[in-house]
Amino acid sequence: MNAFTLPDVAAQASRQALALDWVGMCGIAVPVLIDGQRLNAIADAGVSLDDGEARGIHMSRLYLALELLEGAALSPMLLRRILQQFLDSHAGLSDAASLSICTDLLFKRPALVSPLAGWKRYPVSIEAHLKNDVFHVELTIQIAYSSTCPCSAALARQLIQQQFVDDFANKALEHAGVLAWLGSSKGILATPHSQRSTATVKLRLNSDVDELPLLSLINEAEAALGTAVQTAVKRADEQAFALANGQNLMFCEDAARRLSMALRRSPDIASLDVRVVHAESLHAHDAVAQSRWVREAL
Ligand SMILES: Nc1nc2c(ncn2[C@@H]2O[C@H](COP(=O)(O)OP(=O)(O)OP(=O)(O)O)[C@@H](O)[C@H]2O)c(=O)[nH]1
Repeated sequence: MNAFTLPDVAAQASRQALALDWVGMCGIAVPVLIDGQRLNAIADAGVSLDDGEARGIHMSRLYLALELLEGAALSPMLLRRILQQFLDSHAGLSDAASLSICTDLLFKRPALVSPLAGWKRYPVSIEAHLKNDVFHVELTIQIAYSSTCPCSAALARQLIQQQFVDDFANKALEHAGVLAWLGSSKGILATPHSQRSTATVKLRLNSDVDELPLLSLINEAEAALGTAVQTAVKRADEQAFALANGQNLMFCEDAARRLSMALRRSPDIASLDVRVVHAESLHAHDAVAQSRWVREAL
């Protein structure tokens, strides 16, 4: 080395020979193209350092490989190309590569009744791994929905029945009187508790999947849950939402079962982890249920 060459510390021998499972960079700002939208994303990129004698990996080579994200829609094939470039640029040093991309998808959602629509945000992470020519992609998707407690609904109904008995004991029932009572606060003197809830779905895609099925999985999940949170809401929409919730009472166990069973039907999925969190308004703590499933080999 003379005064004009730059020191290359990464190329030096390590003082302590030890292979490392993962070395890379976290929190890299990248643009991604998903479903025709250019989105801000945060990437974590890394490789294993299998040569324990080598001081370090070449971080700039991983960073530059991420330029491939600019030119094409995010797909399993694009992720594989990037990971292959990670490994090719670290020949002799690394056997395994991974890339994780976190972003927020935005999809426009119609109101339940009115002709309005609004944007809904879905946090997702897309994780790809490549080792010994074995490649796989995992998706993690978060979906917000509303859940109303079936136990609380039954208890509220009982109180309403009791109030009816008290108010109409020894009285002849006549239609107008009952109708007026139903429209008064006594007709709904107790309400069940409901809560904004979150489903986190983590799944591994089958190796033959060409496109990231993010929107279709979100649609399937929301259909299974039944009461996805809304965007633009007028009173008519709110009334329809109240009806939907009343017809869709669920414990966290119900939500986890429904979601898991619905997503298992997707031919794109090799394995599935479902976790639902009901941020209870009854308690200061959450009600949580999880389900894990792996497709059996044919
Ligand atoms: N390996 C490693 N590099 C780091 C770390 N922190 C910062 N860097 C810097 O990342 C920069 C890019 O590293 P390299 O990819 O090896 O850069 P380079 O030697 O100019 O590029 P190549 O010629 O392709 O090897 C260097 O300036 C390193 O100092 C670290 O903890 N580990």
